[in-house]
Amino acid sequence: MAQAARPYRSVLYIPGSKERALEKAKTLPVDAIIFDLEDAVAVEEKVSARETLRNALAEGDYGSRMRIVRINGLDSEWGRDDALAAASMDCDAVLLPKVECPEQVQQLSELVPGKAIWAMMETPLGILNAAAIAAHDRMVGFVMGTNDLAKELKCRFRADRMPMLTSLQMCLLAARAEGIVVVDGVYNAFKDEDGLRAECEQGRDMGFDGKTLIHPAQVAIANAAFAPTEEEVDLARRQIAAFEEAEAKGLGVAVVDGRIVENLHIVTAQETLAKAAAIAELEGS
Ligand SMILES: CC(C)(COP(=O)(O)OP(=O)(O)OC[C@H]1O[C@@H](n2cnc3c(N)ncnc32)[C@H](O)[C@@H]1OP(=O)(O)O)[C@@H](O)C(=O)NCCC(=O)NCCSC(=O)C[C@H](O)C(=O)O
Ligand SMILES: [Mg+2]
Repeated sequence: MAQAARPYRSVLYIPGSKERALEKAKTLPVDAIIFDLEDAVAVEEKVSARETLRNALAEGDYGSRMRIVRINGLDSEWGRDDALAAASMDCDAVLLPKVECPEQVQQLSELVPGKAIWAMMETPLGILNAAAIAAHDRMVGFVMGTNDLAKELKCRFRADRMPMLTSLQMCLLAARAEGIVVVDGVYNAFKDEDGLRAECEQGRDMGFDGKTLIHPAQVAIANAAFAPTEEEVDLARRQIAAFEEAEAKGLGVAVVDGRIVENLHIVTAQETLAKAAAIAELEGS
């Protein structure tokens, strides 16, 4: 599947130490999994989690789900060994937490040759350096770490997320400028479906590719929120058809449902159709 169209609607964290959850994930309709060695793993299990995770990944069975391993920070006592272990794991990418500058990405890239690199964006300095971090040639995706970010900003959690909108948008700008993936932070109240749906819809409207999740109960809501609706697919098809008809008549503009359609809208319409096709392919596989 083309990387550009690959869906990242639902990106589920799984503690690398929890065998039952590692097993359960093989049955969940998630687009990507973050196998965590960082915050979800207790200090006493940091070392053993590496082997638990290596074995789970070696067994395979994660299908077409993107497999991302989140290591501990390279300045921690586990980070370097996590990175060296991840380098030989059967995974698609390595996720570095609390990235603050491109030099940290470079340091990781030398430990995990050939692996794609993702960055947790979750500190004030990291957010301020988002453009330079996104521009690193091994950088493939950003994950918003909204819990750490709230802690560092000393802001409150609000339903409208007003205190962190600037940070979210700076990372979106950086990611879009470099053409990398960007997924939104987690919604901690995992039993609150309405709250999660509202936050997914906000993230989708802002431009995020999907949402990071902490519990299986959150998957269906994120998958629905970040997929094009039937109406959007229908509109995209009609826009393309109308524009082709207009072009055949030598016109540069078509009108659909009372709104103008120009070349640039066709790019968005084609992206909508490509995303819908990629989701159908993923769900059919
Ligand atoms: C939040 C949880 C601790 C709840 O766990 P639990 O009480 O076991 O939930 P359930 O009994 O409802 O579980 C039902 C079944 O689902 C499986 N399960 C639960 N969670 C997951 C999961 N994340 N992935 C896969 N499977 C999962 C259970 O094993 C049960 O299975 P079964 O018995 O076979 O039916 C728990 O959900 C959890 O630990 N979640 C992950 C927490 C986590 O990863 N936190 C770190 C990431 S958040 C973060 O750090 C973001 C960022 O850095 C920031 O700063 O914001
Ligand atoms: Mg964090």
